[in-house]
Amino acid sequence: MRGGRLRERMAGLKTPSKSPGKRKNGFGVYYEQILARLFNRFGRYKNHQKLLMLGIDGAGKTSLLRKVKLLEPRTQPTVGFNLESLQYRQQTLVMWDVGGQEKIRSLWHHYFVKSQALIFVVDSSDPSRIPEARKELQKLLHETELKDAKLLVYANKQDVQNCLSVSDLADMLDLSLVEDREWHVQGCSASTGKGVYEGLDWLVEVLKPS
Ligand SMILES: Nc1nc2c(ncn2[C@@H]2O[C@H](COP(=O)(O)OP(=O)(O)OP(=O)(O)O)[C@@H](O)[C@H]2O)c(=O)[nH]1
Ligand SMILES: [Mg+2]
Repeated sequence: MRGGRLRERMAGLKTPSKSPGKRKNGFGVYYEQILARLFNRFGRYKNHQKLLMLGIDGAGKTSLLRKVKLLEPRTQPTVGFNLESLQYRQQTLVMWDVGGQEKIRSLWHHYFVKSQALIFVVDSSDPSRIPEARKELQKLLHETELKDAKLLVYANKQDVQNCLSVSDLADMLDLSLVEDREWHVQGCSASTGKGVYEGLDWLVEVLKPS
């Protein structure tokens, strides 16, 4: 693989060039894991905060990432990951957005290492999938590698009429039972941008070196 393409892929700037056939048989996903590991070890971002964004498929993770970076929305499901860095309030934030389809959730653990924060994204407009999101969040909160990670929950898609309120969503996710770490739930919309930076404000405050 040529260095240029590797760098572009690591920066999340290009969709992978592997054919869909290869992706389906798992090779593409394996290739993504190697990239993730390489980047974790030799990444060019020094003294940064690693923010790991997870959540079930369709929650709006990629849309949020692209909103934060002021990129055009792109709506295809993520197979593998996207990666973006940004300077925000004197901190370098490196945001990892990992695909949430059920068949690739077993690969999430490859991305846990050295995550200072877990950003868990939930679709507030789809109450039928909250139990599934809660189950995935509970599993993540039991992961040893994530035990020191702060938790930011984005209650996304607040622009959709009749969506769940932030407090109802927090109840449905059992967030009041989370006692082992600092957490915050932030209503937001990746479509309008409302609430997105408020969530990051909370994160940079709790991640500030003391
Ligand atoms: N109305 C509305 N739609 C949104 C919002 N955020 C995302 N969407 C839509 O929800 C769909 C899924 O968004 P994605 O960002 O691809 O979701 P994802 O979490 O990255 O999904 P995976 O990559 O499959 O894990 C897309 O059609 C988006 O346009 C939002 O805040 N409001
Ligand atoms: Mg995505």
